[in-house]
Amino acid sequence: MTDPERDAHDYDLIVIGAGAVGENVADYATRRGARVALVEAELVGGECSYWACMPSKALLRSGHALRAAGRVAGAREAVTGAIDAPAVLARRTSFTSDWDDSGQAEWVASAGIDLIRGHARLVGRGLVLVGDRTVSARAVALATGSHPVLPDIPGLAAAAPWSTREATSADHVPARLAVIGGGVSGVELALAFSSLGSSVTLLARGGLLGREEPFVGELVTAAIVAEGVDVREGATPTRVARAPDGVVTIELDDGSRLEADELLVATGRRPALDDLGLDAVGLDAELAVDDTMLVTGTDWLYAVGDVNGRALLTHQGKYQARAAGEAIAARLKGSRVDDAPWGQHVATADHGGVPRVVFSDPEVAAVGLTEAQAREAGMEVRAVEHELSQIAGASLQADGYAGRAKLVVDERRRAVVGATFVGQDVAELVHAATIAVVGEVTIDRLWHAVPAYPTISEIWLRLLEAYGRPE
Ligand SMILES: Cc1cc2nc3c(=O)[nH]c(=O)nc-3n(C[C@H](O)[C@H](O)[C@H](O)COP(=O)(O)OP(=O)(O)OC[C@H]3O[C@@H](n4cnc5c(N)ncnc54)[C@H](O)[C@@H]3O)c2cc1C
Ligand SMILES: NC(=O)c1ccc[n+]([C@@H]2O[C@H](COP(=O)([O-])OP(=O)(O)OC[C@H]3O[C@@H](n4cnc5c(N)ncnc54)[C@H](O)[C@@H]3O)[C@@H](O)[C@H]2O)c1
Repeated sequence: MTDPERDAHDYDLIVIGAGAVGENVADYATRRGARVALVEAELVGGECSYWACMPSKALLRSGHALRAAGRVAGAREAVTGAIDAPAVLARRTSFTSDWDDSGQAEWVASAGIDLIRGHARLVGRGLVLVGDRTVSARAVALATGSHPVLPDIPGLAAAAPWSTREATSADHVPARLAVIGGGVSGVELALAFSSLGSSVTLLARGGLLGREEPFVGELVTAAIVAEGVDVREGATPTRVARAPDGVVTIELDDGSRLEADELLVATGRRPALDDLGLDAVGLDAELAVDDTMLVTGTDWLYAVGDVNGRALLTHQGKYQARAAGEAIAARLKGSRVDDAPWGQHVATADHGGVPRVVFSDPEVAAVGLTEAQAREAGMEVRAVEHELSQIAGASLQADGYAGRAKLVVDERRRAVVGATFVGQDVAELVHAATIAVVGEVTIDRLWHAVPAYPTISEIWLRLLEAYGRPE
């Protein structure tokens, strides 16, 4: 870095928030020669490591393994006991390192990044206040994540409901758990606690997983209902109260009441922009970013990961972080920024190539646009679907395998713009689909991508056959 401004600042870059995203912004900028400080108010590693992805997947995995064994004759007979909930909770705790971030802090130091612990606030251009210390840098990246949204339901806040944090870090399995919210967190945690022995009621104001293809919600609902989750679609809570004995009562708009020992609220998240001092730098709480994650109206402030609201997923935030970290370093050096679509310094895939997996049973794995989204985007769309039960690899995987897949094709380009798979063990199918979408692979070329027999990937061939060969 040869810029004469450099010596006037403590750092080249200050990253606020050391979640998975902030860590990656800091790492990628450091590797390109920037002097970087990373500020963290809670645990280095953020939500994903301690209260989201890792613990929730650990809570789900044992139930998945047990059910998978139960679906294969010969193995089924060997699985005779019930799930060991304390062992599952202990395994979950091992994945969170018992909420101790010393391992991640060591990694930060080993990467050559300065860790500053405390709550950070902007107090001017490139000026960050942490405790009573003001640190300066030529660029600042916000990677502060998101907060859960608490709906405005009378009595809800006073009833001390669980957020996803309390659910993923729970030290016991409540006998009765009510869940508000039929999105990804609600579905995953309802199934996790049902598998661990809770009697679970899931209150969804619409259908489950409503942002995905319509068959996703239908198949997942049928499966979790069969597992014992009481799914109440169209149910809107109107009042909540917790009695002195701890029992929570939820009144619903149809006049019915529900009692539970804990209530989990999983009704979405909003960017964590509070108490960040945005007003001190002339910004309000509605940030927009370009594809290098530069905040609109500034030439020094970036917003990366959940905080920019583009895609609330760890992998997509880390993808943004790789682009932004290098873009920041390039700008500081005065080097060329490759910000054309699909360039080194942009997160183009955010716009139509986001992969997502819901770790329910059946799993949901999807990438790109749903058919409805592709039509809304003005594409000339053709979509094909096929049952996964008819795939040899799937029927070998589990007796009575059930699932479905769909491809969405932009007919003008004959390119795949979306794919969705629902079924046991389909999560690993999504990366092939991501490559097809991001690579804009045509349907004609896909005929030459031969799936191995007998794998679940043979669904690709059946989808192509459903689409048809050129005349
Ligand atoms: C229950 C649940 C399960 C999930 N499962 C998955 C999954 O399986 N796969 C997936 O891809 N995504 C999953 N997600 C989403 C994923 O957790 C987020 O997308 C990811 O954590 C975002 O990373 P981030 O670094 O942007 O934010 P965070 O992980 O929230 O990190 C932000 C960090 O900034 C710190 N911070 C905030 N403000 C300040 C400040 N002013 N000063 C200093 N530090 C500050 C916070 O303490 C925090 O450590 C899940 C989310 C939930 C709720
Ligand atoms: N496997 C994964 O990758 C994974 C798992 C969990 C969470 N996440 C991420 O975390 C984000 C947040 O998850 P989430 O499930 O909280 O949000 P979400 O946006 O996925 O779902 C929220 C749900 O709550 C419902 N809702 C909103 N307000 C409500 C109200 N007042 N009453 C009743 N229902 C209401 C919505 O209709 C929606 O179904 C997701 O967008 C996702 O990106 C990812």
